Amino acid sequence: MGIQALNISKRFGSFVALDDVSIDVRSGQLTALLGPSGGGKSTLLRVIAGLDQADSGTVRIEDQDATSLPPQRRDVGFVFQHYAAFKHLSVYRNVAFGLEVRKRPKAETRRRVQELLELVHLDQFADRLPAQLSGGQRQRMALARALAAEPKVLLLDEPFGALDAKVRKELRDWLRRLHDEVHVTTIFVTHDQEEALEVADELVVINHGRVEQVGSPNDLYDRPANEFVMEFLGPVTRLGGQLVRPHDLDVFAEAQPGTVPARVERLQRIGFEVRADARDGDASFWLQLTPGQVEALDLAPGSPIWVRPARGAATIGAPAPGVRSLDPAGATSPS
Ligand SMILES: Nc1ncnc2c1ncn2[C@@H]1O[C@H](COP(=O)(O)OP(=O)(O)OP(=O)(O)O)[C@@H](O)[C@H]1O
Repeated sequence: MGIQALNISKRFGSFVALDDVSIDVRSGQLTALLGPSGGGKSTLLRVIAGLDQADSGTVRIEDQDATSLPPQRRDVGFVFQHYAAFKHLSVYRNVAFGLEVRKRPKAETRRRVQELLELVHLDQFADRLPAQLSGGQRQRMALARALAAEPKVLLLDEPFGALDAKVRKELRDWLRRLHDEVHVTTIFVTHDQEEALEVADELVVINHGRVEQVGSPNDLYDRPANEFVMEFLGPVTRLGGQLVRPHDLDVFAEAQPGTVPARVERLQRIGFEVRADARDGDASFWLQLTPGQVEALDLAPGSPIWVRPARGAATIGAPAPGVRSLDPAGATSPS
């Protein structure tokens, strides 16, 4: 059940857009395809939708082999970043369109469109034209339209990509709630890690046409498989050879076991956090601290500090030689 794309490869000329990609999306889940621009997310979504043909591999949608089915027979609803509405039709008629084409009974169509407009909170705008809606309202109309034909799966390609940050945030909360109500198996393409972490049940990180890692938002954040995933999901810094998150560092005013000696170079207050730039010999790194920590440690530019990854912190790479076994007596002073 759900969606399986198995061993999908796709080239455009000599360029490999997808290189033996396999994903398995469980029924009823909201899965985000996350990755940098050009990584292959949209191509994979289009192959699943049937809008592009893969060079090799198979696509199964809810237990049916869809590999050679045309898009209209795959039972998928699709929403793009720039949604092409029928400009001359009302919101109501835009949503009803798919049902009218399928010649559903009038009363059923009316009931279903009404239900959908309520679901996407556009019932009071049924008579407006698309041009009389805001960008966020238009994307909600697009979702209602995609849901109208009761697709087995919803494929969303950066549906909120063209909207401003505040509206995006509202719509992603709304999408999460909508998904909790309707439970349609959904794949959502985004290059925004915060959006993916907030909305999805599962993330598939795609880069250079390959799957880097699959897992829940917490799995990927806490146990990234490699440097790419770790960097893509949130800020990182490098301490003594290890990649670590800048808020996952313990800081001391004296040497402690396993610490790297360093010196504060700059402190910058940004809202509720303090960004501290520090230098450990030739290497620079930064820490995300609270104003309380800065005060308790009495930090100022030039202060010596001793730093180590906090217990349970996600790290990649080995600590610099000697750092792990360092005891306070053997600690060197920061240079
Ligand atoms: N029709 C095409 N012809 C040639 N190259 C293409 C075509 N479609 C996509 N590509 C290339 O394939 C790669 C993957 O594109 P794709 O749109 O899947 O990436 P993406 O991860 O969705 O990126 P974005 O977030 O920018 O949409 C890109 O380098 C792109 O230039």
